[in-house]
Amino acid sequence: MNKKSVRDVEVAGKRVFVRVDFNVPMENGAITDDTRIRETLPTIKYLIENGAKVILASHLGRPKGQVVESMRLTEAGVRLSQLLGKPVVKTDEAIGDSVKAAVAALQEGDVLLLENVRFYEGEEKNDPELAKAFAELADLFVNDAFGAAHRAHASTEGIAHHLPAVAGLLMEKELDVLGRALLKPERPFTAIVGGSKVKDKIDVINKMIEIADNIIIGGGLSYTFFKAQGHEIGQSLCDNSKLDLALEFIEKAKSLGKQFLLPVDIVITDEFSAKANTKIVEVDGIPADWEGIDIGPKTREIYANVIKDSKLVVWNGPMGVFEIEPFSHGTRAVAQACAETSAYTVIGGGDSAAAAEKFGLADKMDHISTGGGASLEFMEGKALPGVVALNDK
Ligand SMILES: Nc1ncnc2c1ncn2[C@@H]1O[C@H](COP(=O)(O)OP(=O)(O)O)[C@@H](O)[C@H]1O
Ligand SMILES: O=C(OP(=O)(O)O)[C@H](O)COP(=O)(O)O
Repeated sequence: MNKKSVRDVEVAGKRVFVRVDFNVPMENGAITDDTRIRETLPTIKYLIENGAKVILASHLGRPKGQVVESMRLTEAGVRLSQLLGKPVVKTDEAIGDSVKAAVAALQEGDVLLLENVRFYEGEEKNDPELAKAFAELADLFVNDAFGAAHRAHASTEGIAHHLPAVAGLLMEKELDVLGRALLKPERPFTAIVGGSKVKDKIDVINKMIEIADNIIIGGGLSYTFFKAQGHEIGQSLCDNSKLDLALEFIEKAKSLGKQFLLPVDIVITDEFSAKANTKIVEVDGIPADWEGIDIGPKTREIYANVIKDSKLVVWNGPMGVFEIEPFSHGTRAVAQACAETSAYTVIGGGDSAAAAEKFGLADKMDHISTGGGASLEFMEGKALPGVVALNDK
């Protein structure tokens, strides 16, 4: 990484504004997955142990510049305090006199958590005044919010123009692992791209055709390719505006000598529910009133073998509607193959990470990114504003 990290600067006695991504899933006011909080502990502990005064800031949800009671960071503060085994002071605002007073009271090694930065309109607008107000609280800015690094917001990007700005340890790890995988991939390198929307995955498929050896396609986006090839796809998901592009991708892969794998058989259903009828058919066997919902058993085997023979696997997007048990077998098979292969396996956050977690296979992966959108943009080769703004080494 060519950016400075928290290890490259003096932190003792300093007030350090740490942007974290505590945007954790919540149900009825309780945190249902605290991975993002746990993944930030190395940075927070490093700062505590090195005598910094730690000021944490995060967003939660999309409150659109308003105070939304259910989107307060109170629960995140409670969980963090449990995980650290020490008190975490939580303010009800992210700027203003109450915050200034709380910061002034900090001793070395203390931890303060500010309120949701998205309660302020200026956050998502990257308002320079808000960025300045955040910066005035601290002597150093540490960005550890990889999950929000693709956002140019006041607490992720703007603030970096007013303070020395360095990466946290999670940010550093994410950039190192994803960067190493993409810049100097071990081969054969297999990219698995699934999920529902072709539109969201175009750039990543395009990039992977260029850098990977095998491109495995699954999930709802397969059907745009099938339709482009002239198959009947019934009620399956399809982006009709991307049919030409789908054919171009297949041609591009061929001309570059890449293996571009589409499902050879699929699970179809007559209804989007666990009780629906299902059938396994070849790709040209979808009746007009049925829909493709998962990859079939032959495809699972082919994909598992490719994964097994790879040295690097990067996976983004489920193979089917894994949330519903009868349609989860394809995603489970790919997750299992990723767990068993000797290849280095990287999961690009989002639903694939949730699937690996659901199947109890998460700890068998080499790296699960804490960022869905951020890891996608990184894999597409886009610059992440939250990273660009940090100081170079
Ligand atoms: N064949 C399919 N038909 C409809 N939806 C699908 C299909 N395959 C996968 N999905 C859905 O795609 C969603 C994930 O898509 P997406 O957001 O693109 O992935 P990710 O979050 O991993 O980037 C899941 O909710 C899954 O149920
Ligand atoms: O959860 C997040 O994104 P992700 O679901 O794409 O990983 C990040 O916290 C960014 O949130 P945002 O997409 O509301 O800017």
